[in-house]
Amino acid sequence: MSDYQALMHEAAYIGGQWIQAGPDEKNPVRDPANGELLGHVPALDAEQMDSAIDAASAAFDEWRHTAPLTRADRLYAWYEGMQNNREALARLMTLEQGKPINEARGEVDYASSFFRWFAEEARRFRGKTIPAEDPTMAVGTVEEPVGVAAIITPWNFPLAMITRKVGAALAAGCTTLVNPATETAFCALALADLAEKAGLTNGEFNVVPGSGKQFGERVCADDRVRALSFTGSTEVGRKLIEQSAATVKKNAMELGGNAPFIVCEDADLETAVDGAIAAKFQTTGQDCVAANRIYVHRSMYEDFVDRFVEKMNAMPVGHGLNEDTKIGPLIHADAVEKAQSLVDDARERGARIIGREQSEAPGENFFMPTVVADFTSAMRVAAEEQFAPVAPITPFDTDDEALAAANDTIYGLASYVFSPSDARIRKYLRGLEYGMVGINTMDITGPHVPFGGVKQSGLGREGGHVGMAEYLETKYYCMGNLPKV
Ligand SMILES: NC(=O)c1ccc[n+]([C@@H]2O[C@H](COP(=O)([O-])OP(=O)(O)OC[C@H]3O[C@@H](n4cnc5c(N)ncnc54)[C@H](O)[C@@H]3O)[C@@H](O)[C@H]2O)c1
Ligand SMILES: N[C@@H](CC=O)C(=O)O
Repeated sequence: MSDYQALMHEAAYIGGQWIQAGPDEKNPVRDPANGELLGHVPALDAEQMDSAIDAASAAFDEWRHTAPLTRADRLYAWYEGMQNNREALARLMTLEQGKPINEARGEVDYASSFFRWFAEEARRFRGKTIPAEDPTMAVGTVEEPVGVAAIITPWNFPLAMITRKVGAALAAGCTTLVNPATETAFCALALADLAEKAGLTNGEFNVVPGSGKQFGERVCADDRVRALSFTGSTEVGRKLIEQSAATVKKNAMELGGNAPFIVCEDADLETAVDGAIAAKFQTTGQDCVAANRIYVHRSMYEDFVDRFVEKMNAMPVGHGLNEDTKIGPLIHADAVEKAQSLVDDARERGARIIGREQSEAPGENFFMPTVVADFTSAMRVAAEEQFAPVAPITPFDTDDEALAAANDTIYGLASYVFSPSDARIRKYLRGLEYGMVGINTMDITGPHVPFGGVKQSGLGREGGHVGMAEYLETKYYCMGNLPKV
């Protein structure tokens, strides 16, 4: 048995037990690069999902009263377990998600860093003393865990999208139910294996694979679940906000993006091209913070496009387990079809399509990286998330024009601007209607930063000092009739 197979469980993890599903209640998981079957994950039915809510609910009272130091120790042990299994987790991720192995290693580091960060934060959160208006009173706040937290995650970052939420929730004293995307459920179950070894065996962390729709319906209807944290599309996020209104849950929503990447007239061309390549092609373009619209000042536009295409065409496309691969498969054939339809729409509306022939693609789930030059706001590529290695680029003349175009979207997650000028940067920083602004860098994430979006990109922030706030309630107290001091 190879290292990653030891972490593969064809069972759910509920209340510290591995739960099998019936023979007809399983979903196949395949390698998106070649369609090979990796195994089956359970598709829990409604009753089993309810029993997971029972388990998380039963575990809550003990976990919330567990000393913060002990909660921190569990999270730190989990972090170490992930680091000790770094290569196995990365291989498993590449096999089921498709991303290049070096990016998968990077994601294991990124994902585990949230457990280390929140292990530290677990010991730090506290209430406040508020100066009372009456000398016989004492006023203040305590921070308390909200309760059971339900978590729904996508397939593009199979570990990090779970750990960023679960780390914060467990540190706060909440217990958790995770419904991972079926495509990458083995990564979630590998996390459960390591959670068990880290001592999370009483229902603090439950992995509940199966239909996201059914899971959403069960948890939204259940009053014991007090928080719902979702990462995925804006479309599904809207439905979940609506559904969770029935029991008035705390919502954290990390939704879609449409990131503008602006290269100003004084930017360094090579730095900007390298930044744009990285911001576009990581995770093969299937990233909520991927550059979705690249705006380049007209004075350097043609040079930028030439350099970008040169670098793009040098990126090896293939199975993610090959060490030199930079572009892996997309998650499904549907994603390839969508990428092609976006490119076709742009071509019909006058864009220049540049890149290698799609006939060179090494498999049916692959899309060869493509530039859509001279795109306009009338094209679908400008309004929709490509979630593919498709790079729309267009020229602009003035900063006001670039800002207006950048903000012309319902989304507001990440944005990027490249310029050495302080005055220009300040203009963009204040003018961009986005939750995150990368300035002369695309490397904007990490456990220490408040990740999240405005407009229809979501509600709340994950990571950083504020990450635990999604899982805490502030209780205010007022003590009266005290002796005067
Ligand atoms: N803002 C962020 O931090 C962030 C991070 C990663 C991905 N995303 C977004 O996720 C999207 C890509 O993922 P996707 O296409 O798998 O998204 P998706 O919304 O279709 O699916 C995400 C998850 O939701 C589940 N789901 C689907 N329908 C559901 C329903 N009706 N009720 C409850 N759960 C349901 C799926 O099973 C999956 O686990 C993109 O829009 C991307 O920008 C956002
Ligand atoms: N790339 C994001 C995840 C979004 O898909 C991150 O860095 O957290």
